[in-house]
Order: sequence, then C-alpha cells, then structure tokens
Amino acid sequence: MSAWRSSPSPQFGGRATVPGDKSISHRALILSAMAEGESRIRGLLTSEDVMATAKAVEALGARIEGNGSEWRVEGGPWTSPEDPLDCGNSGTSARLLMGAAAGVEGLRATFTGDASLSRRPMHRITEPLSRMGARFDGADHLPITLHGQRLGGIDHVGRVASAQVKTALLFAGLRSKGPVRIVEPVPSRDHGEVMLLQFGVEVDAEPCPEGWCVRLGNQRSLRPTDIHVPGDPSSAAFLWAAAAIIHGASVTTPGVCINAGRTGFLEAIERMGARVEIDAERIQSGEPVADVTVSHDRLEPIHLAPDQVPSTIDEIPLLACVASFADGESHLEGLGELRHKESDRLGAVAAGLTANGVSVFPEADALRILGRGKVRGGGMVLAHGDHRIAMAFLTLGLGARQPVTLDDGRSIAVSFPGFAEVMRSLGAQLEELE
Ligand SMILES: O=C(O)C1=C[C@@H](OP(=O)(O)O)[C@@H](O)[C@H](O)C1
Ligand SMILES: C=C(OP(=O)(O)O)C(=O)O
Repeated sequence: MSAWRSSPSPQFGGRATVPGDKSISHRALILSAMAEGESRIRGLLTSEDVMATAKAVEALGARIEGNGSEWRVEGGPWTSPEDPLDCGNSGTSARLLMGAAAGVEGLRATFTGDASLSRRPMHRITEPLSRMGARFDGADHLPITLHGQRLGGIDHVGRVASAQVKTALLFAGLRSKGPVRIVEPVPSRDHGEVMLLQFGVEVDAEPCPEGWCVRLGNQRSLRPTDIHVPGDPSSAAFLWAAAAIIHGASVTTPGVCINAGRTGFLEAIERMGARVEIDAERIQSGEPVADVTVSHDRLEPIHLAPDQVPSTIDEIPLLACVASFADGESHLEGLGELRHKESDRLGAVAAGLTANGVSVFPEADALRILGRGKVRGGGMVLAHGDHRIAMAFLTLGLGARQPVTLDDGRSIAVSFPGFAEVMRSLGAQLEELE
C-alpha cells in the first residue's frame, strides 16, 4: 500500500508539461510493429499501460529500442509469442492487440491481465472478431487464447461508442481483404483513424443514418513513419481541474492534444464558468495540438448529456469532483460504461464524494451532485486500484477545506507517472504517507 494525502493548496498555478497521450502511444506502438521497416516515435508515454503494449509487440516479433525521448520500432511479420501476453491493467492493450493479431494465420497467443482487467468485458471484441473469422478459447474474460485466421470483412453496428472496439476492428481489417465498416451511435476518439492515415492507409468517416460510420479503403498496407505524440488531455485535466477549483489559480499546459473526441472535459468546465484559453494551435502527426490555459472563476452546476460522455469518458470522475465545488445541482447522464472501467467508477466516485461531505445521488447510469460552492474534505478515499479515481480525489483535496487521504496511489503509474512531481511543481500540497 502507498497512502497519500493532498491538502488545501491556495498558491496553485503556473506552467507545466504533461506526458504523452496514452491512446496515441498504444496506437503508435502497435501500427509501428505491424508496418514492415523502421518507425520512430517521439513523446511516447512510458506509463505501465503503454509499456505492457510495448512488451507485447516485442513478444509478437517487433524490435524496440528506446530512450526517454525517441523510440525506434522495427516492424514486420508477427509470430506466436512464447509466453502469455500480460496486458496488466490495460484494456486498450488487450483489445487493440487482439484485433491487430487476429488476422495472422497460424498465430496463437494467450492474453492475460491483472485482477481488474480480468473482470472487464471482452465479448465486445471477441464477438465481432469471431464474425470476421478469428477463433478464441474463452469469450468475455481474460485469460483468452486467440487463434489467428484468414479474416473476412465486417459490418459492425455498435450499441455504445467505443474507440477500443472500433480501433480493434480497423486493425484486424488491415489484414483482411473484405469490406470493413464500423458504425457508432456517436463518434468516439478517432486517434486510430488519424494514425492509420499517417501510415498511408485509406480510411474515411462520415455521418450515416445509424450514427457515425467509419470505413477502411482498399489501400491497407502500412508504410513506416515517424510519430510525435502530443500531451495527454486526460492527464492535463487534473491540472485544469485544480485551476478551476482553487481561488485565483491559473495553469498553462503546452502541447496538449485537443482532438474533438477528447475535449469534453475542457468544454464542460468552460460551460461551468472556468476561463479557458487555447493558444498556438497546430497539427502534430495529424492531431490538433495547442497550449491550453485554465483559470479559476465562479463555477455553475452542469448538465452532461449522454452524447457528451464519449469525449469526456475518462474524465467523468474528475468532472464529478469539480461539480462538487459548483453552486447548485449538477446532473451527469449516460454513465453506464463507467461501471466497466478499471473499477466501478460510478460507485467509487459516489463513495469518495460522500466521504468528503458532498451530497451525491447515484442512479443506475447517472450522478446527481449537490454542490455548495465549497467542499469540506477530510475523508478517506478508496482508489479501488484505479488511477483515475486516485488522481481525481487527490485533486479534489487541493481545493477542499480539509486534507483528503487516499488509501493507495500506486495505480497512478498506469497512466501518469510523475503526477505528484508535476502537481507539486505548481504548488500542490501532496505527500506520500508510507
Ligand atoms: O481507445 C482508447 O484508447 C480508449 C478508449 C476508451 O475506452 P472505450 O473504448 O472502452 O470507451 C477510454 O476509456 C480508454 O481509456 C482509452
Ligand atoms: C479506461 C482506461 O484505460 P483502459 O481501458 O485502457 O484500461 C483509462 O485510462 O481510464
């Protein structure tokens, strides 16, 4: 166990860089490993989740050489790994790798994960991949053994927007010749599509009667390339949230990805009253990037509608914490997917807020939060081994009246190694207790 305490931090603010985007880092490693020849990746996130993907693609046949600033990946044919592929805590690793490997004829690979990942649903991937022709021992929960096969195309109409499902099917489609069409009710993050274009693959997307439709074209072979990963908005969100809840605070995060599939949190806190400034917009490896400044102002409550959830998905626990500082009742709807993440995030958020004196009313797939303009704090929060829960409540503690204690902060390394150092550099009072 590694308990943490975060205490009121009235002097919070400044400028800080956040590590590379997790979603883009996974995709850069997997596509580089599939493309024959050398690709280079700058700005790769070196968190536990992304390193699980790096180890897995090495075990599948890629050669990786890396240091902090630049990674070289020599891609080529994939072969059966000797040992099970341990995806640790990472849903993205398990789902995207199953898709990428499904069309390698004769390949056999067993996917494993930690206790949390082994509870998460995999049927959403194994079912459509089976329709394409792949075979699996196991269906909904890891461990699952994949038997790669010659694949046909797929026409997949998803009930929920999931970038992991969409990207897994697109990656599987790279090794198939049939038509590949994936429909989502609303668009999820499109980093897979953006990066496929960088690797020279034809992919297009447009609205269709069922929602949002993504198609692979006929040009499906990957050309090695160089990728520069931008800063992760899901990590920058903790800095932005602290600025939004601490009187007089202002934070600038340079070089953060502002892809529309990821800006839900920023838009939400702006609608609540925080001041948001977007500067130096540019395109980096196909992704929109900017320097983002968030400054404190009085916060109004928010209504988050179901179609706004996909672009806010990993920041919902943090948004619930920010909403606790608003004056009035916030309503966050369409949160069913939160029950299938690293923990039951709906339950964990409701318990954490209650422990800190916030009135919260959880519903089956929604949260009502009664903000009173300030938060008492003083509570003990259980992270449930979930990095987003851990960082959201340590952030809440910076703006609360009394310190917040967290049972265990080890999960933070899953997505944001260096979280405590970055937050302290801005004036956060954060201490590890044991
Ligand atoms: O594709 C991705 O990189 C991700 C997609 C989202 O999951 P879902 O596809 O399950 O919504 C998100 O929660 C996860 O952190 C990363
Ligand atoms: C849900 C997350 O990641 P994954 O699905 O890759 O475990 C997350 O990072 O919040």
